[in-house]
Amino acid sequence: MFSGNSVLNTQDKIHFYHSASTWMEGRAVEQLKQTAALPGVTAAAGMPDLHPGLSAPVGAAVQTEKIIYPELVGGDAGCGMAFFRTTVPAGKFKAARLERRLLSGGIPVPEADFPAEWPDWLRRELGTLGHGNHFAELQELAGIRLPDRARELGLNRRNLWLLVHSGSRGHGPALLERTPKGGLDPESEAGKRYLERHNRLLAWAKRSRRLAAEGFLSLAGAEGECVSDNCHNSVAPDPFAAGRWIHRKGAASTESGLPFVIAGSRGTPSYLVEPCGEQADNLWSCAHGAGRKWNRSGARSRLENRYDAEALRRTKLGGIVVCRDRALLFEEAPEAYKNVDTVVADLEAAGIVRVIAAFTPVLTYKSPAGRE
Ligand SMILES: Nc1nc2c(ncn2[C@@H]2O[C@H](COP(=O)(O)O)[C@@H](O)[C@H]2O)c(=O)[nH]1
Ligand SMILES: [Mn+2]
Repeated sequence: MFSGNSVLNTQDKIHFYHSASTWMEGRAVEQLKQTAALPGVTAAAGMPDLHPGLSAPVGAAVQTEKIIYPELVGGDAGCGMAFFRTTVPAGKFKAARLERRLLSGGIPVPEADFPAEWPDWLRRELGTLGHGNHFAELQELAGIRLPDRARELGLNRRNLWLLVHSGSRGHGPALLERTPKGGLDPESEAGKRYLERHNRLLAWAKRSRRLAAEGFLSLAGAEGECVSDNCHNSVAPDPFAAGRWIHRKGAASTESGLPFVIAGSRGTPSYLVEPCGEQADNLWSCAHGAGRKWNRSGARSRLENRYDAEALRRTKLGGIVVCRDRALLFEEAPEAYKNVDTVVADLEAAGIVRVIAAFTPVLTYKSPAGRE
């Protein structure tokens, strides 16, 4: 049952946003409880995509007072979803040609201005997508829930839309490695140094997503315009409570009130949503994806007997999957993720977002390890 805008309240400090319809692993709930018990934690929110992470769960927001925990942000600070209106015509889209180009050379990195204040080594990997669950996906508008908002945002079925999911590449783990373990006083030298580098990585990752989109679209002879970019791994001052900080690990920020995408999988819809209602209990945060149901090895062992790799290059929705990495085809199969429809329904029922429109995948590109 929903009470107010929270679903369960197993511990005073934590608000959970999943209903019984959404898959939830006990280990993820346990991890969030342990996180909430860390010194200085004042509140936490578990989204319906909550799933176990290395030490803290993914799909959560954690508020602290006078302390920050870089490990709660994790090794991919700045990771986010950027959504672009493109000039790729939906009707005349030549999937086979784009597939060939992606398979032969990957995404080209366009020439771009580089901020003079950034060190030269940050040029490395800028505009590249990264491995694993990072992707670039052409989508088509499949359904509109809020016609007025869709009109205002210029949503249409004439052209395809591009969703880019990527983060800070090798720079994120390097930052975490150089940072002292445990909590940091944000006013200390180490705290300030971390925050300065973290903030730069957030800007880097945003720029990188735009460049990746530009490079990807150049292979289709097209251009794009960013309509939404939302980072889901970060720590930032709580704008509504002085001295407090909000950590987001796999959680979109709703602070700006702007629309953002909740990604499903390569074989299910993704949803363009916007925040609504009271956002205090959910710490101005929301799910950004469906969340993993099975870990990578679990997905491989369950699916390798069920499908041959070639069958996974086409989805049930008719989308094309461009991926040269056989293991990744299984690890990232739609079945490895939770049901995005129940995830989004939970968030709507809790009154924290409303759905503007649904988009379905037409072509999903995942780059192999060691490339891009
Ligand atoms: N539309 C697509 N969504 C996908 C794909 N692979 C994963 N996903 C979703 O994105 C999030 C990313 O989670 P993160 O923790 O790595 O930031 C994940 O929860 C899935 O729901 C895809 O190929 N297409
Ligand atoms: Mn991510």
